[in-house]
Amino acid sequence: MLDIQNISKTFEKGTVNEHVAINNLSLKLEDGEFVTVVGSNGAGKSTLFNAICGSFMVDEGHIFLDDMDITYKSEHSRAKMIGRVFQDPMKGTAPNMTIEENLALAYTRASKQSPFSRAITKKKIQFFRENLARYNMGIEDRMKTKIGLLSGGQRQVVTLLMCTLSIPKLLLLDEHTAALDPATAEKVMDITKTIVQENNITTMMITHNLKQSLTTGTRTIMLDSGEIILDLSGEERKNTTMEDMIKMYSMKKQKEFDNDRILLSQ
Ligand SMILES: Nc1ncnc2c1ncn2[C@@H]1O[C@H](COP(=O)(O)OP(=O)(O)OP(=O)(O)O)[C@@H](O)[C@H]1O
Repeated sequence: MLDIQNISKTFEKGTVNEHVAINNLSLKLEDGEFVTVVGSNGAGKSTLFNAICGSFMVDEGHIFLDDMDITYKSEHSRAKMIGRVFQDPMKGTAPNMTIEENLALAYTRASKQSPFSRAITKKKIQFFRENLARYNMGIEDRMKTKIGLLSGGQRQVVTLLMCTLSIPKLLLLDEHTAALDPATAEKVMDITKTIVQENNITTMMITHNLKQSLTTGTRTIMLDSGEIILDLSGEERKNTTMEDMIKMYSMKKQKEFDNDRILLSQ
């Protein structure tokens, strides 16, 4: 499904600030896998997502999605196949447009409907409303509210729906619950799991919560200096604790795991 072959990315090449953010990284995901991504500060997690989405072209290597070589495809054309939810609830939506306008726009774009069918029909509104009502966030009765007026949690749920009403080939969750209060974060996480499982969506999720990285999804990878240094799944993953992961890191890298945010989120 996703096949990343030996990609590398160096920022500010040839300057004193030259930095290798992704270093000859390869990763293969099967259909329906849900991979959590952890790593120390600056490990390259967001850069990996940016490379997959086409925010920049990689310097070397290739990226395939369902056997299609997307390495040189624009970010815009990849967005039709890849959904992404960011940490910042302000990202990914048009704050001055209403909930139904945002949903209609995303749905039309992803489901490859003709621009002439952008019209927000009663049928579409009913479809959006039914989907929102399932998640008990009190959004379904506010379809004509500007999305910028919603709470962070409500916005993340709308963004999740915008990315998944038309099922993407790949869903990237970039710490999408990190800016929410703990109770809301848990609720949004539960909704995320429901959407992913019901639709069998191949998913990657960056998290700073080591426990969550082991208990959510089917596989955990740890990045460091732009390389995958741990890749856990099946029984091995089941038998691994947070402490084991930190120990494995220290043994491999001969240094302490450097991430304040992770230590705070036991
Ligand atoms: N556009 C850019 N220009 C220059 N350097 C960049 C750019 N994007 C990322 N980097 C650098 O690449 C490295 C990896 O950054 P990245 O944001 O991917 O880390 P991360 O693992 O997501 O970290 P964090 O958990 O702290 O968000 C960092 O050293 C960062 O400063």
